[in-house]
Amino acid sequence: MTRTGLLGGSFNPAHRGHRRISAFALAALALDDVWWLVSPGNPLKPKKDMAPLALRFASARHAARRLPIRVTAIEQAMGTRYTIDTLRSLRRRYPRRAFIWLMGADNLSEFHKWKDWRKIAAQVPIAVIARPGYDGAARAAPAMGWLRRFVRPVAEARHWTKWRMPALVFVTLPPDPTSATGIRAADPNWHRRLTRSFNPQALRDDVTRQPMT
Ligand SMILES: Nc1ncnc2c1ncn2[C@@H]1O[C@H](COP(=O)(O)OP(=O)(O)OP(=O)(O)O)[C@@H](O)[C@H]1O
Ligand SMILES: O=C(O)c1ccc[n+]([C@@H]2O[C@H](COP(=O)([O-])O)[C@@H](O)[C@H]2O)c1
Repeated sequence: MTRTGLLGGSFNPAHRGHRRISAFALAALALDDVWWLVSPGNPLKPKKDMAPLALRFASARHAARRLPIRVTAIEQAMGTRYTIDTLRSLRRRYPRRAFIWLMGADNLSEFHKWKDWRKIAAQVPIAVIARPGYDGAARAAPAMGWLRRFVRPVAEARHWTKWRMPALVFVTLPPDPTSATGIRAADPNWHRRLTRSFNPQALRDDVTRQPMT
């Protein structure tokens, strides 16, 4: 089985934090690769200030360079918006891959608002990655009332493919305070900097040609 970490996100824009947590997860969870699922639209986030998918996708390709990260808009290709639907489709399409869902600690605080969040946890293991300012809130998150009993020791993180679901592991790494919110506040026109690396064909190719395995 190929071991794949899934990092879903708005990537509005992608940044050093995404790159760092992915590099760390690759090692800590003994992954073969990480897929960045560039969301066509997070169901819980306002559309205001959300750059077009093509620009977010381009920023992700740039941020992921030279790492075993596949940047994909597969949710656009599959027509899924909710993570539970994305996971069901991915597991059907890629039966020879084992998936683990990666999320920053801030996402865990909101996890109880995601559609069928308990079913998500029953489908794939979840690795929660430390994020400055959010770790306390994450451990006290409403979803933890149910998830707490399924927490695995970080020392066993590399064996996640053998876990019975639900399973959750907290991984800590040297904290990185970078956020897309901070980048947008500092430079609302961040996408102008992409102009040279922007290749709209890359998104079209990704959406029409997904790998078979
Ligand atoms: N610096 C970071 N440390 C840990 N996790 C992070 C970091 N930046 C992003 N993540 C995680 O990466 C995933 C995708 O994040 P996203 O694209 O929303 O970036 P963001 O910086 O959180 O954006 P925004 O500030 O607009 O909410 C989420 O699970 C998020 O928690
Ligand atoms: O499925 C849901 O209900 C749901 C609700 C909120 C967020 N998500 C997913 O969480 C991931 C992180 O989103 P974001 O915008 O915080 O980067 C992204 O893959 C979203 O599609 C999913």
